[in-house]
Amino acid sequence: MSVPTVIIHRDADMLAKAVAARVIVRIVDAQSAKGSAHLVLTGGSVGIATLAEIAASPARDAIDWRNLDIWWGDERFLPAGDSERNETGARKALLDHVDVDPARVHVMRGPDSGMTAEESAEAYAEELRRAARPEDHGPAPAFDLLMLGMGPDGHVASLFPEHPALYDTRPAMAVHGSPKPPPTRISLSFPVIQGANEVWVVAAGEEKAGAVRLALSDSGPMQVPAAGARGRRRTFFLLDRAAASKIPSSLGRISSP
Ligand SMILES: O=C1O[C@H](COP(=O)(O)O)[C@@H](O)[C@H](O)[C@H]1O
Repeated sequence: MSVPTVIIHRDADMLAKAVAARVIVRIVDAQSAKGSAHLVLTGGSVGIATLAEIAASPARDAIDWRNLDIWWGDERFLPAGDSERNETGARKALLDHVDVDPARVHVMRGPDSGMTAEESAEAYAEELRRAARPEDHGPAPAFDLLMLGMGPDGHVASLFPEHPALYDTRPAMAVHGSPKPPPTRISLSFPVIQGANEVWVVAAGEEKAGAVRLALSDSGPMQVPAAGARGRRRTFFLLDRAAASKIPSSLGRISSP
């Protein structure tokens, strides 16, 4: 697993713009090398703001959207179109504005599919297994980029502190009793997150500062799930100044004046 690199931008707005630029370059690079790429989206405030900035960037057309597989790190188990679904936010902010191949947009299905949360999670796990190639060395693609938001409690995807889902080794699982509404969710598991080539944790706001500090210290991922958010080849913590305000200055590189 890689050691995190911390990059700090002046505020949430600049953070979303800078991460959007970075995402475009990362996907273009991956597609240039292999022809296609796998991108995992996150919900949450900065996650969705980043997608809106990608949509607003003229450079978005450098991405070959038809040759991009889009996945989610987690989803709230709600019907399609519900405004609280991460998918709904992503479609509104970005996916409705670019030429994605619908067959390559891999949504975690909600109760309107007729499935229980367990069945939906297993269907997602199966979709991940089918997409994995031998060179991925695991039950899911080694994603080119997996983005994660982070809660003030240090949760990433729908992996919450001290929750049994943290120990789950299936590619995706149902999460019940989430402390943040809604209570039922679907999440990728730690082994799949840590199998991604690049993991980027994106967080803004003072309320995240304590969790950011712990995620970059020796905390265990069971207490602070973001401490387990590490990619195989590269890990970024992309923060605004408020979210970075409790980490030692030696850890962070300021990139926006
Ligand atoms: O519930 C969730 O929360 C986190 C963080 O959201 P934020 O609004 O505090 O940035 C998000 O990353 C996750 O995908 C989502 O389901």
